[in-house]
Amino acid sequence: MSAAIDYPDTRIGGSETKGSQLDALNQWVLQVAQLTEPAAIHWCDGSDSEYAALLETMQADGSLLPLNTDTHPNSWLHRSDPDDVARVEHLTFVCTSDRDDAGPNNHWMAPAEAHAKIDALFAGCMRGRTMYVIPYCMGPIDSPLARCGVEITDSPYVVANMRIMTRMGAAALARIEREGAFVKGLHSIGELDPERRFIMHFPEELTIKSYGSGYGGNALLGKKCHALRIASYQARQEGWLAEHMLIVGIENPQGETHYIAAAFPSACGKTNLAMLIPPESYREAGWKVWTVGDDICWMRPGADGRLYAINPEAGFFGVAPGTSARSNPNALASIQRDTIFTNVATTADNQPWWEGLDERTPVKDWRGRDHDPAKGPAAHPNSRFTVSARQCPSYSPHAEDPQGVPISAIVFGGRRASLVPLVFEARDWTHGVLVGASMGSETTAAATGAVGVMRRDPMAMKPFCGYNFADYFAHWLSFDKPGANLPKIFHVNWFRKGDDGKFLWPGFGDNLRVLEWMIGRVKGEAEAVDTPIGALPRAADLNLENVSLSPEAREKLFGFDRDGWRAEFEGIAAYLGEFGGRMAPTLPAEQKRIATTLQ
Ligand SMILES: Nc1nc2c(ncn2[C@@H]2O[C@H](COP(=O)(O)OP(=O)(O)OP(=O)(O)O)[C@@H](O)[C@H]2O)c(=O)[nH]1
Ligand SMILES: O=C([O-])CC(=O)C(=O)O
Ligand SMILES: [Mn+2]
Repeated sequence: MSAAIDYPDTRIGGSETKGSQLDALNQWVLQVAQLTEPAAIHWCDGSDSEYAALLETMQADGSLLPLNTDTHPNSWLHRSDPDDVARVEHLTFVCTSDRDDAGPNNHWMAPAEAHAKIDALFAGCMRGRTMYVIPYCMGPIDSPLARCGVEITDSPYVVANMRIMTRMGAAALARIEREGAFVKGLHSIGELDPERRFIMHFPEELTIKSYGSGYGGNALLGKKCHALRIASYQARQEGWLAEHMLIVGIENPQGETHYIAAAFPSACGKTNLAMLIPPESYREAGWKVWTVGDDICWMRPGADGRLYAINPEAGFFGVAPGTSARSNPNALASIQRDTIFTNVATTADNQPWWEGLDERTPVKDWRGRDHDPAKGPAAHPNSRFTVSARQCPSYSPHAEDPQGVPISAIVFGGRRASLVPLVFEARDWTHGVLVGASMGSETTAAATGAVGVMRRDPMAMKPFCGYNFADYFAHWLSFDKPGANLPKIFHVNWFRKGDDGKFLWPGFGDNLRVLEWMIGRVKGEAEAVDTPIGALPRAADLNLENVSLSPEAREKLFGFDRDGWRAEFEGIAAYLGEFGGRMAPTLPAEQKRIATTLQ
């Protein structure tokens, strides 16, 4: 490291900031510059002109390719390195001083060792490059629930995405100056060598260090790294929840809106549910759906005991494949302009394309090769779009309310081809926490590794909880206290398959039928049958007008398979047992109670 380099442009606000809250930020930026040795430092102000200049830089160096400007104005294609297309869970670490604080649910490394390892990679890594300093706010800028961070990166692609996904720039910097506290994130794309790649979290230091990947969840540090891993750790200390959940408002024909927060694992339907279009008969009757958030939810109890939620993000980083005019017209409408596409295919007239969009044939695949169906899908299965939430036609007028929206129901769900019915309701909060804690789902392309393997993914937070799950479950349970007015908890499964391997439930817009039943339950109006696993609707308790379900579908979607659940509960007991003595007795006791009634 050449400590001799002087960075006169390091300091924002010049010497006037000495002794101010920004001093700590300036010191850190200088320290990072001395380690990484960039050629220049750019403080991001979040302005339109800055964004335009970034796009120009990336177009010039080929990292962004313009798309058809007639059909997709101001939209861009980024092709990432073929070895850098998803989150890398095996290279993601939570580095707490005590290993047990990270828990068996995280990869762990001692903080000193982790810093040494990753700092060695950062040394001199920005030589010849510009280092960008990105002050950002997660959540509406004037919300008491929002939190700020600063990401330092050498990737203009990351800056452009962070500008869409967060409140980035001058306003965030002003809030940091007022509050002092912020999360520090250091990122470099490095050599993009999968052997030299780490995503490290230091929750005790509110610090993130990410090296060697330019991909979404690894590189846009405001998202999974800050808003989930670090925030979940802070939330536990401060009495709130940071969750991998969408937030959606359901307005009934009487004009009443109920907000629902739902946790599904990556690529299991959050964006789709958040932007749902009601079936035609519902639309005609006056039902409306309002999108508040599609991936992350921060919530805390309000003065009335209810949980109030904000979406910490300002944009959507959504899965492209499967998005179509039929499945998700709101998403499709959102991404007709001012969008960054990553790893999609293109058509002959240079429009973005992915499997499931329409019947056209693409000419170039996601790597820019001539498309050859023998080489696999044209778009990468985890290809994504990045777009401002404000471009979504269903964006809720209350999405940016500083106090958040009150949550009526919490929903857990995963991909379960067998056993798990369409929907059931937990008996009470403790049972609901067990339902969340024992969630299982088949893995998807959102992370590297095998796809379609069933794994436990509590609250869809397996890859994202910044501390020991045993403590996390205890934290969830702690919300049930005098004065609380907690939402009801449900479990759904849109992915139940029939003997022919096809989905039994139409899903997408028709999922509103299930949400309507939930709201009916919240209001004490809808019927259900009690079973050991919770309250299940009969098919007749849902509005299934215009839905044709085979007898097999009815049986599997609304039935309760006692033998299957007995085996499932044995699996749940084994899973809870993995947390040893750290696990408070409440959930194992709840598991036992239900297992007994299944005998
Ligand atoms: N069968 C079925 N598929 C669905 C449904 N909802 C979503 N999908 C499919 O699931 C895939 C992922 O959906 P998303 O809504 O993007 O998932 P997500 O949870 O937002 O994903 P992340 O952004 O990775 O967190 C897409 O291919 C969708 O078409 C549904 O109700 N039924
Ligand atoms: O974090 C990402 O890269 C994308 C995402 O939403 C997820 O995987 O859940
Ligand atoms: Mn996600």
